[in-house]
Amino acid sequence: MEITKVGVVGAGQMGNGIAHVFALAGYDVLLNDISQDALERALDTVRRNLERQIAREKISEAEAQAAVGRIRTTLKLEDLGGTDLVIEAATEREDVKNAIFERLLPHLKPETILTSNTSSISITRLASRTDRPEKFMGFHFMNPVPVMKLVELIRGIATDEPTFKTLLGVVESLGKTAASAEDFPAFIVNRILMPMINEAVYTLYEGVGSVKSIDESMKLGANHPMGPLELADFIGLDTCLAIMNVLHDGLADTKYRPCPLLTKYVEAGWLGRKTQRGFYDYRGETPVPTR
Ligand SMILES: CC(=O)CC(=O)SCCNC(=O)CCNC(=O)[C@H](O)C(C)(C)COP(=O)(O)OP(=O)(O)OC[C@H]1O[C@@H](n2cnc3c(N)ncnc32)[C@H](O)[C@@H]1OP(=O)(O)O
Ligand SMILES: NC(=O)C1=CN([C@@H]2O[C@H](COP(=O)(O)OP(=O)(O)OC[C@H]3O[C@@H](n4cnc5c(N)ncnc54)[C@H](OP(=O)(O)O)[C@@H]3O)[C@@H](O)[C@H]2O)C=CC1
Repeated sequence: MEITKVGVVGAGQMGNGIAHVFALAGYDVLLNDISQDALERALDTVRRNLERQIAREKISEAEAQAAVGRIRTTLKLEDLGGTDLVIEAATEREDVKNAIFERLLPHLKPETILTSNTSSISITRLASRTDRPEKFMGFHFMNPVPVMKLVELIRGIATDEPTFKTLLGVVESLGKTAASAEDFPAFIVNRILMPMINEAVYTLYEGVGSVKSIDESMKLGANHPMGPLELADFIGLDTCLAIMNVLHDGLADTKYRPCPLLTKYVEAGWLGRKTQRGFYDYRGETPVPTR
């Protein structure tokens, strides 16, 4: 099936990045959110990141302008009715995602492929609540989307081969690399990455190291581009906690127990960069560790 029009639900950090890469690859993008503010912030971010790519001579001014011209925004979910592919990238909560699908489905063409950018939630379970489990897939981009090469493709139990092949082609058209993962909690990347981040929070909680020493140790000692606590702030502590809970509940193993300190930060509303405070405080000129 030919994909030309793409709908993106949720205009947070992932939604804006997904809109960015699809528009740059020539797709028409319709970006939806429940908040007009989020839509405006998303467009600003896309413009800023395109500028960055122009400055680094990755793209031309004309390509950037054309990409911005291909992104439209809407507060109305029903406007996504004419799209060929929908990527849901709203908050990592199963009830939120199910409610979006329920409201969206009556407006979609029967052949439209429906996907979720979920970091962890069962694709089979999400698909089972829709009218098209065979045309439903996990379509997992990495953050920051314009930079990261990988897209995880997760088939639910009912996903058909044409849907999988179509998405493989789409990933290729974006200049990215697909990795196929089976549908188990948190798939591949987060099954491995998130317990490491959670362990870094335990290391902080137990006083083994400070925020600064933990991050520096992993940057300089293991060559990670970001320390695990800096990365947790970048991903969003609410998202990290949601993923740990899916691992803990889905695999029923205490090794996935979310660190109580991670829970405390989320309860405080200190969600990382997106709220300007997490393991670092971002309100000043340079980030300052909060522990
Ligand atoms: C939670 C999930 O479900 C799954 C996930 O996504 S897990 C998170 C996965 N992501 C990671 O692990 C990211 C780890 N961090 C990194 O790789 C790096 O720190 C980083 C790429 C984010 C930034 O790298 P950096 O060297 O500190 O910054 P900087 O030099 O400014 O940027 C590096 C490049 O990325 C580009 N870039 C950075 N952020 C960008 C953005 N948001 N949009 C476009 N380009 C961007 C820069 O222009 C630069 O490009 P070139 O190399 O082509 O010149
Ligand atoms: N952060 C990351 O590094 C990665 C995240 N993901 C996944 O991508 C998804 C989005 O994450 P991320 O972008 O970080 O989250 P953000 O919190 O940055 O953005 C989520 C956006 O969805 C909006 N939203 C909430 N409910 C609805 C709704 N009913 N309809 C439309 N929009 C809605 C939120 O609006 P409001 O703010 O008003 O609530 C917000 O703008 C999650 O499933 C996450 O697990 C995948 C890969 C990496």
